[in-house]
This record gives sequence, C-alpha cells and structure tokens, in this order.
Amino acid sequence: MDKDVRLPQGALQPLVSDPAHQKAAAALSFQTESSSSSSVSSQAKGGHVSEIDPSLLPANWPKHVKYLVDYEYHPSIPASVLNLVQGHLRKASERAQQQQQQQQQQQPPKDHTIEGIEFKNDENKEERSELEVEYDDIPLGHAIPGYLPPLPLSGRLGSVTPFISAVSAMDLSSSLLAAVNLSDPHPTIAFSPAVSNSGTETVVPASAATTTTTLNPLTTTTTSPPPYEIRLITGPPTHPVLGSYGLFATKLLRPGIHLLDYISLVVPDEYADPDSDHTLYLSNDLNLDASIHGNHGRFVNDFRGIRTQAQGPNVGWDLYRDTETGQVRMGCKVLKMIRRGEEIVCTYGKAYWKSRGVVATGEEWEDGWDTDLEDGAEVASDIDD
Ligand SMILES: C[S@@+](CC[C@H](N)C(=O)[O-])C[C@H]1O[C@@H](n2cnc3c(N)ncnc32)[C@H](O)[C@@H]1O
Repeated sequence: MDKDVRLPQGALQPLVSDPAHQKAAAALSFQTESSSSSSVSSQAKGGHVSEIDPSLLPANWPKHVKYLVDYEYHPSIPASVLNLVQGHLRKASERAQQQQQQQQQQQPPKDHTIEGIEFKNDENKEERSELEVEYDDIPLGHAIPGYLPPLPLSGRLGSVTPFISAVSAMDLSSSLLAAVNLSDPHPTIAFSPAVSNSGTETVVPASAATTTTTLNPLTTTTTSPPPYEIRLITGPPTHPVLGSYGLFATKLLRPGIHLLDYISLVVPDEYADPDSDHTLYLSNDLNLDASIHGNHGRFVNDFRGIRTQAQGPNVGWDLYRDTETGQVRMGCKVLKMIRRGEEIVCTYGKAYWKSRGVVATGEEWEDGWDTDLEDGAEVASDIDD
C-alpha cells in the first residue's frame, strides 16, 4: 500500500455545500437516460465529494482555491452530454461491438455475393449520434490522478477505524479508497482513486489493508509527490505576475511527459463566467472552470514576459480519453525540457489576451503559439535546448 498520501478521515468535503451548486441542483431536475448508469444519475444531482479540507492544505497553497482530486460536474449538464464526457456511451458501444464480434465468430457471416451482387449485413450496425462519433477522434491516454498533499497524521487517528472503505466518490464513476493500518508503528491513511463505485460505502476488514493484491486495482495508483509545486512569485522584478502564483518544476521534466490533468468544475457555456481567468474549453459547449475549484493546473501562467518568443511555452494542453474509464480529460504535456526550479508555462492564445484588452502584436504573438500541442518531432528537437 502506498503511504505517501496521507489525509485524515473527513479531509474531503462535498461541493454540494457550495451555494451556487445547491441553487443549480435545486432548479434542475435530472432525467437520465434509461441506459445510463446509476453513477450518472447521482452525479447529475450534483452532490458528491472531491474537495480537500482547506485546513489540511500545505501552507504555501493559496487558500482562495478549493482543491479537487477529480472533475466536479455542474448539475446542469444534460445526462446525454455527461455520458459522452464520462465515456459511458463509449464503454457501452465497445461492449456491444465485442458482443457482435463474438456472435459473428459463432455464426457464418451473412455478407454474401449472389451473381456478382454484394449483400452487406448491416442489421447490427449501431445507431450513434454525431456527437458521439465526434468523440471517437479523441486520442487515448492514461489519466493522471489528482494529487493529494502528504500530511502528517499525528494526533488525528483517534476517530479512525482500522478499516478500508470506499469513503467517497470523486465523480461517482470512480471513488476514493481510504486505508488505515493501525498495526503500523506510524499509522497513515492512504487514499487511492478507485475504478468503480456503486455509490455506497463498502467496508473491507482491516486485514486486507496490507494486502495490496486483494485490492488490485484500487491500490495500485502511485501517490508519490508530483514533480511540480505551486509557488508565490516574488521575482525577478520583470515577472509579469509578481505577487501571484505559478507552477514550478521540482525535477527535470523531459518533453513528451504527461504532467497533470486540468481538474476543475465542468461548466456548460450558459453557466460559464466570461470573466474567469481560469477557464479552458473542454468540448461541446463545456468548459473547465478552475477559478474557484481546481488543482495545480490552474496555476500555469502564460509564457509571455517569462520566456522569450524563441523559447516559447514549455507545456501545452490537449484533450485525451482515459483508457481505463473512457473519460474525456484535459492533459498537460511537456513540450520542451524543463529544468528543476523553472516555471511551467503554456500559451493562453491571442484570443485570451485580446479579450482582456491586451494589444496582441509583436513577435511573441506569432500565430504558431496559438496552436495546441506541437507534433512529436518538433518537440523532440528541443531536447538539447
Ligand atoms: C490561469 S491563471 C494563472 C495563475 C495565476 N497566476 C494565479 O495565481 O491564480 C491566469 C491569470 O494569471 C495572470 N497571468 C498569467 N500569465 C500571465 C502573463 N504572462 N502575463 C500577465 N499575466 C499573466 C493573468 O491575470 C491571467 O488571467
């Protein structure tokens, strides 16, 4: 069992306590499709757990942010769209395809040719919405779990029972698994993202806590500290966001690394705050707004004024689909070698700055930096920068 991540019980708080969430949840009643899983219907009601108790955060993490370990979906997202983003339809379609393939292997193919005319068997062809087909183009990848800060548990174990339990849902298609082993001379609680969750609490005897094999795959997630940290920017004096925060590498980061996922509130266009400084477009009129609820990703500054135009951004954002869960996620990839202590910066694009009244002219505004991730060849050529 990994013990790097230590949080006391109750460290994660439900976002449903957020008044904005409650209001939206109350205003809308959700009818999920009959095919959707129970996790989606609970999800759509808007009340689940993913926020970290602010009193438990490291001292250098700004307190105006509510930190999440996975996306929080705004309750107004229709079930059909939610299904797509969370990969439920894709999973169902994969299962259907598998079944079809199995059936075809058992039966002789119905496609045939009579006197030169081809007859195609398409009676099992699936009806898929345009939206769903569009999502097929999103490349596959492996999700980076939201990072939970390592915290000492001294004096906090009194109320904790020596049990493993799926204590809370991160997005209700997955959950957090907490384990505590009191026979350990330095007891800790470890949380790991779980792969499935019925929405109800499962309790496993304490003896299982040390037997990682029986918990597989729930306990296999690596929880070592991430190779980056949030820092308050105090210099150099020319830095454009002095007094604000940025994300810095704590290790050498090589091009191609999938560094983190942008975790936040998922908000439909009609609820999006146009003035938010922390919004990325997800897909299909959904936005990732991390102005209040976010993770490390929200601290990535724009490269302008920090690196030269020739250096450009050292990371980029791109959508991918998690191979495990089918979820569509926003990944941050390292584009250029980042040395320890260097700031991790992306490009917000011209449109972002224009909308904020910044005159977008000059070399650093070249169109090239408005694109998402560059292709692998270009990135690799920068290794010896
Ligand atoms: C996603 S936040 C970045 C994190 C931010 N520094 C913080 O502490 O929350 C985006 C905001 O940071 C500021 N910012 C980021 N990069 C900048 C840059 N290169 N020049 C000026 N302001 C920047 C702008 O106010 C922008 O709207």
